[in-house]
Amino acid sequence: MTKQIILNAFEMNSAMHNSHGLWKHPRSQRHRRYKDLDYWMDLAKLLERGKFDAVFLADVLGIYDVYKKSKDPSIRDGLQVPLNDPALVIPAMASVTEHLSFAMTVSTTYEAPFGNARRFSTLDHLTKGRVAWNVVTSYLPNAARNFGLENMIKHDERYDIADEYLDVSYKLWETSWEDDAFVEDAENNTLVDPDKVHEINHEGKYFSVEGPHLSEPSLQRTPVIYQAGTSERGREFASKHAECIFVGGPTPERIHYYADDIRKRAENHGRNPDNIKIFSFLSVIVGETTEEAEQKFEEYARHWSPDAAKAQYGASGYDISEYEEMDPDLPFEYTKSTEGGHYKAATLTKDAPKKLTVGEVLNRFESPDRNSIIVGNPKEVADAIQFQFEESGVDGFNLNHLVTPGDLEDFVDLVIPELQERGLYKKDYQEGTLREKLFPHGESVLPEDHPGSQYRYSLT
Ligand SMILES: Cc1cc2nc3c(=O)[nH]c(=O)nc-3n(C[C@H](O)[C@H](O)[C@H](O)COP(=O)(O)O)c2cc1C
Repeated sequence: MTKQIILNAFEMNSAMHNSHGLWKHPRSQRHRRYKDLDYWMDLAKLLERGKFDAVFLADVLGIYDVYKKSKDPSIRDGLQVPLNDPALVIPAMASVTEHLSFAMTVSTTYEAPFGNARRFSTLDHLTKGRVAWNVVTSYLPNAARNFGLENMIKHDERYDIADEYLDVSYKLWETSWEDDAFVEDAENNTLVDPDKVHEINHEGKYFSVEGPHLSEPSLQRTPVIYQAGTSERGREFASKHAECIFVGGPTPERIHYYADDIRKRAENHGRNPDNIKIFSFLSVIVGETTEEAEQKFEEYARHWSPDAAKAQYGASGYDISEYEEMDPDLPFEYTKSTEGGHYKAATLTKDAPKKLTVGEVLNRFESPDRNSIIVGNPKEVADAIQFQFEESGVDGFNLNHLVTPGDLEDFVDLVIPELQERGLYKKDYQEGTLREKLFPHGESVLPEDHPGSQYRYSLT
């Protein structure tokens, strides 16, 4: 059978995610409705109608304030603020769907592993195994200050913490409770057999957790692990722990390079690369006709906010306003290193298809990047998606949307049937948990070659 595209809808429990300034568009509903359960339930039903695999809920724990060294541009434009807790909308979405899964972002730098493990177990129970964890180490300096730190923990050390965090989590999910601990034995007055519930007694460099885990095992035990590290250290972490990995890059070749690198690293960790799915970013503006789609793009461009785009670029740790007074013909380069995320920083330098000048870089923020958005009628969009899918060697995409929910409705109604007709996209869901849907030959729990499975029942 032809390999089929896996699709996540890229979302955030926020007034605005990646669509800078587009809350002003007359069709935008999210900035008013994201606070309503109805909005999330309608969205979930729409995505399930489009046979989406998952809704991916991004999250941050602070405000972007690197650009102009101020929070004002982000707040003014609603750049990922106001922002609510992603976990709390999942049960509502799960209640109106049967197959759609939920990938939720949680930071290993700021949230304690014991509470996090319980939250994921709870969600995995309530959704019947439809939950994934997007593990992030967080790139915002304001987040550090929100959690009592004067400065951000260094980039690579954040991943060292994350490594230990995952070990603690595996112990809670995989070791702490045996499968048959919940005995419900009225004769012997025993609901849960104490011999089958274990403390984990983790004592490490960063965490100390006695246990046992408070939740009984859920269908997946460990939620499906997502990750999006781009740096050397990030890819090393991803290839060890993650089952779904996002790679960014401006060209299919660059994405292919990262995908191959991650699969190779996974093999070095003793993992079968087939047990990893790789995703890249997808942004689409579709119309019934090419002209309609082009008109939409023009309309979107009119509402665009360059300031919000520049503020979001602060995730790299670089303040793009420092370049605004420079000679635009100078080559664009960074003069210092930062503790921010490497993904955004790399897009303008080592991942860019050609060396850029300061002027070219500044110009990129002025309008939606036409090179990274597919604009066209359903057939043209499907052609472009097929090209990216085949050339970049990825397994699927994280679909961004600029005007919500309109862009998603158009995608479901116009593009999905075209992809289905080409055999590139499923017509029906697989049964089972998210892990079983993603890896139909495997089980609901972590596969044997995953480092987390070594913790199963083997107290050390
Ligand atoms: C598709 C995608 C989604 C991401 N979602 C989040 C998120 O929700 N929250 C967050 O703090 N970081 C998010 N990131 C950033 C990554 O976790 C990571 O920090 C970034 O890619 C830089 O990689 P590095 O940490 O290896 O430098 C995302 C990245 C990508 C590519």
